[in-house]
Amino acid sequence: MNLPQDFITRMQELLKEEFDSFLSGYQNTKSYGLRVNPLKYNKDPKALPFTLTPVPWAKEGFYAVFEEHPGRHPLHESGAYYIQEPSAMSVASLLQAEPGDIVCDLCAAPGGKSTQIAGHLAGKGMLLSNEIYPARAKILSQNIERLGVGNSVVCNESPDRLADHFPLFFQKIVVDAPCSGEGMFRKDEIAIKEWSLNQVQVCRKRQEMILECADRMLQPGGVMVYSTCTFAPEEDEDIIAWFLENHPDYMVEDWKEYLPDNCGLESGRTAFLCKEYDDSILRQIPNTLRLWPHKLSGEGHFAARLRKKGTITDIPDKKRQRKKAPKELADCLAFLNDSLIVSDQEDSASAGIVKDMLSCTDYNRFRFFGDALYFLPEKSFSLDTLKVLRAGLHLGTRKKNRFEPAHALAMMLQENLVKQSHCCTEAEATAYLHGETIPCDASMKSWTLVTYQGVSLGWGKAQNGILKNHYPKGLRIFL
Ligand SMILES: C[S@@+](CC[C@H](N)C(=O)[O-])C[C@H]1O[C@@H](n2cnc3c(N)ncnc32)[C@H](O)[C@@H]1O
Repeated sequence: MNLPQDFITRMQELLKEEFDSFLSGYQNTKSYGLRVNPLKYNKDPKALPFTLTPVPWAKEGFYAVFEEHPGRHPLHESGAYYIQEPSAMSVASLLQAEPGDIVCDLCAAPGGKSTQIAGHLAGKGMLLSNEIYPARAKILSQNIERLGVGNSVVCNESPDRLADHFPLFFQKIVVDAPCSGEGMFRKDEIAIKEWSLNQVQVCRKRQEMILECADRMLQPGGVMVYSTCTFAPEEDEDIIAWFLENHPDYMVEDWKEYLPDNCGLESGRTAFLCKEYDDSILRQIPNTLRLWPHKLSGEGHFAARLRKKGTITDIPDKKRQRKKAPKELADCLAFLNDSLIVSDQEDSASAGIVKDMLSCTDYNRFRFFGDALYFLPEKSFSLDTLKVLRAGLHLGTRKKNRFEPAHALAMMLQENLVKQSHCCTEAEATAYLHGETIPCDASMKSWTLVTYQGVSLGWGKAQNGILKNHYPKGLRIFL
């Protein structure tokens, strides 16, 4: 690996006697992991057909073996898990989103942190996942769908437009900032090519702008987690010191209150600061978190949990109630009532969403965007004027005289919440993901949830013992 000379010199100056150990880490194989998705997979992770070892700082995280190709398995397509670099799993663990929270993931594509946060929300509250680049926002939206997230809005906005739209709105915000990516060097040749000392400064300026926008959106009393996958102090400890200097209404909460401190996680270093700061700021820098690749198994990360002074307020639920279901919802509501089961025994995220949907008389939460119908999160806010890719749970599409259920709805559902499902063998699951028809019980008719090992893969339409394939063409793959 050809590391940039300026990077080597700088790391040598920063790490001093630790540098040799840091550098020799580049000879090791890159770390690789997956995170089980509690929204879709609630069995013992040991049942997954892979060699897994727990990641100490993420309860759903595991080291995996790249050569076993967990990314090319029907369970991956079902959203049972998400492939994620293990040190990146520390960020959502540090945020500690709880069911009911109103959360924003400001720089969210491709969706690693968002999908982990969605798991913690368990279908309650709201997650706004935003990405500035349209192509990346599309991938983010696909991952939100694959992982069966029903309470997420996906936007393609700049941080300042979002901040204008949502002043003091969110209770928790993640800023997983675009950075110089020094922690990506072992994974990604392009990160090495694009790196320069000047790039570090460019990233720092952009991060300052993004942090200012995040501050405008965070409620008093709220929590913001800032993170990067770089080692550059300008983008890590120093930007936190800069932020505290400009925002005395924030403090850094100690990562040790939230994550285990016996597994190689370390504190940020005051000695790395780029200029002098007040003692009140210096004292807080060791509360920030460092994951070093020579101290644990992970590519490296930095994170800080910032608390804004004040008290959290709840966002009111949507107000205007329409007593009668409007005509244009008739087909959709008939489909939902005929196909889904409300379960009081189940306390899963999907069971909660199904119950919420079928008992909802606030028909403003069912909203058409063109012919596409969405079930909006319950909290009251407007999406008008924003570029929205996903306005909550995509329920389906209005076609001539009929309603066609959406792939996103299937991905959110579990087999015990539908009246009709077909459980695939592995061969059938693979055939289904290719786009092929599969045989089914001759008594079955119409829309059928296709599942594999109890996890939903999509819709099929049953007729005469055959399931017509409704797996979206753009997602079809050859495993
Ligand atoms: C570190 S990545 C995010 C990774 C993501 N949080 C995850 O866990 O999958 C940073 C993201 O910020 C986006 N970005 C780039 N410039 C930006 C800007 N000016 N404002 C906001 N986001 C930006 C990038 O496109 C990228 O998707």
